[in-house]
Amino acid sequence: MAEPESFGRYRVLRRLGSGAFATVWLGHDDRLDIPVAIKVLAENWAHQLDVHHRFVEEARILRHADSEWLVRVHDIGTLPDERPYFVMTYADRGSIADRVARGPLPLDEALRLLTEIGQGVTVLHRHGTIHRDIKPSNMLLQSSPVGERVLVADLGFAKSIDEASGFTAAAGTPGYMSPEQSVPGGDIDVRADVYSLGAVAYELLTGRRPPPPPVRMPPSRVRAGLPSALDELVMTSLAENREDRPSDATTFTQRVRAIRMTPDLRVRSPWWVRHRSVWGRIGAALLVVLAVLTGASAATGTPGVTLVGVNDSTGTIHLAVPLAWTRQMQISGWAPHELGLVGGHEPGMLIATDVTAWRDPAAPVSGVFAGLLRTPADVEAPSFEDFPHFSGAAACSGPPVRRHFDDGPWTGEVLHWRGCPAPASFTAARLHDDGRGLVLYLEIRQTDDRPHVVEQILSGVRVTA
Ligand SMILES: Nc1ncnc2c1ncn2[C@@H]1O[C@H](COP(=O)(O)OP(=O)(O)OP(=O)(O)O)[C@@H](O)[C@H]1O
Repeated sequence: MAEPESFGRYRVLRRLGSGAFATVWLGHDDRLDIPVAIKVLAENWAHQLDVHHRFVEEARILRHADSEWLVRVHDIGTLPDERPYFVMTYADRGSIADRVARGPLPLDEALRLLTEIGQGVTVLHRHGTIHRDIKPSNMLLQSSPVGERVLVADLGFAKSIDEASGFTAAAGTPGYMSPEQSVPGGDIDVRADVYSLGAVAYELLTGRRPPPPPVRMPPSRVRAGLPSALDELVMTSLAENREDRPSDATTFTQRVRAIRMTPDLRVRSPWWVRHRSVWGRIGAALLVVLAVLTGASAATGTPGVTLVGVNDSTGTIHLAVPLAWTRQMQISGWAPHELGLVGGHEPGMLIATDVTAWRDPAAPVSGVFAGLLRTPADVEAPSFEDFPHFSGAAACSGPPVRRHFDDGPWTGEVLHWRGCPAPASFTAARLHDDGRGLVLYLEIRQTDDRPHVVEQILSGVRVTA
């Protein structure tokens, strides 16, 4: 469809996307001065009465439910060619599908999003509606004064609970839809949505859709360290027999909330994830500055790899890292005491293609972490085994190659794993400079195994202390 100038009084800015039945446009309401999203029924479906009816029904349900957790409908109209359109809240931050495409989410973020999705679906269930197409691409995100909020959208398959208990045509999206939804004529109830909530939870936590039912592999088998209560909630929601699932979205959401409130949950989030928003901002700003400052130091010691110099925020640690890895940086330090080691807040940095996925052994991330420890003369420096490392190596096959490292003031040991599923290799190094009482702990992950890159990073380490 060519870009129209307006729909009714709404000025069209650009196309946001098209689904099976409709196209959604970004528009502007000049009278109220707000951006809006306008959903227009596709031309090829305009004369199908049932599709036409369902389209208008979607707008009505959203308007009647009128909730802060759902996309809100402000207006409805008809084009000169008789096609209906409706005007709704513009979700300016894309969808949860965009978010999860970058890999599994930090645990706390996944639980927050699940709580909000659950609230939206709860509103629908209380309103007597089954969504029937809950999936990450239908869960939109909108900026809010405190960050962002989830808006449940796309009720194109929604059905009233009363009607759904009779004959129901098969509808939904494979991978997210309950087994009973794929049987034409099967009766469904709100527990079909609970199955889809479980499928969305599985994907947010692991970065992958669950396998087709019956699902036997709990999320913790893909992502180690998840609370057992969360595993149980996801697996019961994905139960083949709906009698075994949480009874509705309210129960599902309450259980997510309870898990989120578990006292030790925060401890599980790595330090760089907890501080990532601030660090992301600092990192992004410093990356630009550093890229300019160290542009002259860009080098290509390994064929095809451009290295750039990056400093932590205190200017203590200097690393030479492949330019391609500097997509995200957290450079404002680390907290060794949180890992049971001596030291308060110390210089440290994480430079990676995706910092949030750094602790996920299956994520295809390349990057380097460096954390400094300054040990007083009377305190014994932690040994290699004291570091809670090797989590990145959890999925690598076989034992690591262990070797001695000696370069300039630094001596130490390096462990190198190959045969890792997503990152091809994982390296952990403990270097020490006894003259200055310094220990530097490093982790290097590569999606392709290039030993020269590891060598260059290790020999390029500089610490000004
Ligand atoms: N309120 C909104 N604000 C911003 N973007 C929206 C909004 N509603 C829909 N979109 C975007 O418009 C596109 C089309 O949405 P639509 O609901 O028609 O189809 P879909 O969900 O992509 O596919 P299908 O309906 O076939 O499953 C999607 O990319 C969606 O993210």
